[in-house]
Amino acid sequence: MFKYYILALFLIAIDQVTKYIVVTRMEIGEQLELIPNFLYFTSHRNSGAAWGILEGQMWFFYIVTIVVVGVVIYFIQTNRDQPMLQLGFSFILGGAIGNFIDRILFQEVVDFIDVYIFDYNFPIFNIADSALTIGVILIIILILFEDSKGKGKIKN
Ligand SMILES: CCC[C@@H]1OC(=O)[C@@H](C)C[C@H](C)CCCCC(=O)CCC[C@@H](CC)/C=C/C=C(\COC)CC[C@@H](O)[C@@H](O)C[C@H](O)CNC1=O
Repeated sequence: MFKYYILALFLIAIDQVTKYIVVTRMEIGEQLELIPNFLYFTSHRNSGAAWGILEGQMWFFYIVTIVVVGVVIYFIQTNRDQPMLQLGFSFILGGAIGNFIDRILFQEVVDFIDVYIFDYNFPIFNIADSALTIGVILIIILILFEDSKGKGKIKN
């Protein structure tokens, strides 16, 4: 059971260490080419959510994040027989707290993973966003899979 919280802590640690390196080693706007035309590290700050929406609305982000953390902990506790589902929720937990720490400390989020998919420059994101997105996608797949099996064992 606690391994899901330890996983979330591990994700938070990786997220915060990578952000610390970006903040201390790179100027804002500085870019490191990792894979030409595909993957760069670009030091960026975002005071909003995905795509910079709701810029500066910190109280909204605090409230939503606290609600997300509460709901995720509840689901981790009530789905003990669904380890994959708990895994998805621990990814969301780690990601949400990772960005929450930035918002509390700096009122903005440190982003650095800059991906160009074909010629579309995807918004610059970070490890916390990746964990959140992986967690969301995993849970969606599990829910679809459960529904197709018709059992609907997910408790809520
Ligand atoms: C990933 C959730 C965003 C994350 O939400 C959080 O913190 C949560 C815990 C709290 C928010 C206040 C509430 C969620 C708003 C939902 C949302 O926004 C729709 C999301 C769709 C998503 C599919 C799930 C697409 C993907 C996007 C991106 C991530 O691609 C990997 C681009 C990220 C860049 O714009 C980067 O600048 C963002 C910056 O780092 C701050 N991050 C956040 O606000």
